[in-house]
Amino acid sequence: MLLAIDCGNTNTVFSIWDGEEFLCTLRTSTHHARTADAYFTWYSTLVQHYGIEADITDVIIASTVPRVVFNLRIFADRFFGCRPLVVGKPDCLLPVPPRVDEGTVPGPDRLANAVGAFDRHGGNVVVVDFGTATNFDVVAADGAYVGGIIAPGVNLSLEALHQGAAALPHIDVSRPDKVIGTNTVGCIQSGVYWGYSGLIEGLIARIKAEYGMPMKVVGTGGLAPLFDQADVGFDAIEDDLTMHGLTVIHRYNKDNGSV
Ligand SMILES: Nc1ncnc2c1ncn2[C@@H]1O[C@H](COP(=O)(O)OP(=O)(O)OP(=O)(O)O)[C@@H](O)[C@H]1O
Ligand SMILES: CC(C)(CO)[C@@H](O)C(=O)NCCC(=O)O
Ligand SMILES: [K+]
Repeated sequence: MLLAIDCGNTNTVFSIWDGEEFLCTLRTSTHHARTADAYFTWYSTLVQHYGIEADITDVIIASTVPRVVFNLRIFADRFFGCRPLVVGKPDCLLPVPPRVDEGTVPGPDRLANAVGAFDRHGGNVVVVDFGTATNFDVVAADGAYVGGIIAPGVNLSLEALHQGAAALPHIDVSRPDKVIGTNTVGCIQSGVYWGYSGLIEGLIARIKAEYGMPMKVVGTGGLAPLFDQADVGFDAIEDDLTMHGLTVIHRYNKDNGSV
């Protein structure tokens, strides 16, 4: 069985893939100082709690935080006796190499999204991923990741407003019915929700115009369903897209003898 690990700047997600389906998805906050033993304590407690029979033989990691990879490598070696595949490292093959400016290191989460989206939808796709950042990942006709857009994430924007303006409280994003807020919270909610909806809609339109060919738009990440309620232009919402991409990359490396 495969353990797929997606480390974002905010959260780290583990999913167990049995070859046909994900048996579970476990989430913890990302901390570079977490040790291999701490990962295992957390992981084994939850696996036991859910009554999952997991026989992990392989591990794949996509990490946007380079420092966490060190302890995750020890975790894979110590508890599962395997050398993990790390997306973005030279020994982890991708079905199609990215086409970006020389010297650019695309986020491993974006590479996994591109592979996952191509596997499910074919090429000419844009993935909109709501995480710490909101990133738009463009996938060409042949499945190559060819760049996109990085915008500040929704929760980062809310946090920045709270940090930078003494009288503004911290709030959670939600969809206000009205655009014109009549109280402070309503005003912030409108700015972030309707502001972000405009950003997403506008950027999708500009990407499509520049790309010049019809494209599918796939939303992923925790806040995708919330923004779908504003009809921003998603053709599909898939919350497991990054993880799906990791399983496809793992299979590709198995088939091509690199693991
Ligand atoms: N209404 C909401 N308001 C604020 N946050 C929300 C809301 N609904 C979901 N979320 C957040 O979405 C997150 C899940 O999103 P996702 O895993 O895609 O990104 P992330 O873990 O925050 O970012 P990263 O992957 O960059 O670490 C949850 O941690 C949750 O806090
Ligand atoms: C944009 C984020 C932060 C999104 O998780 C991540 O993919 C990242 O750190 N990327 C590196 C830069 C790039 O993708 O071009
Ligand atoms: K993510």
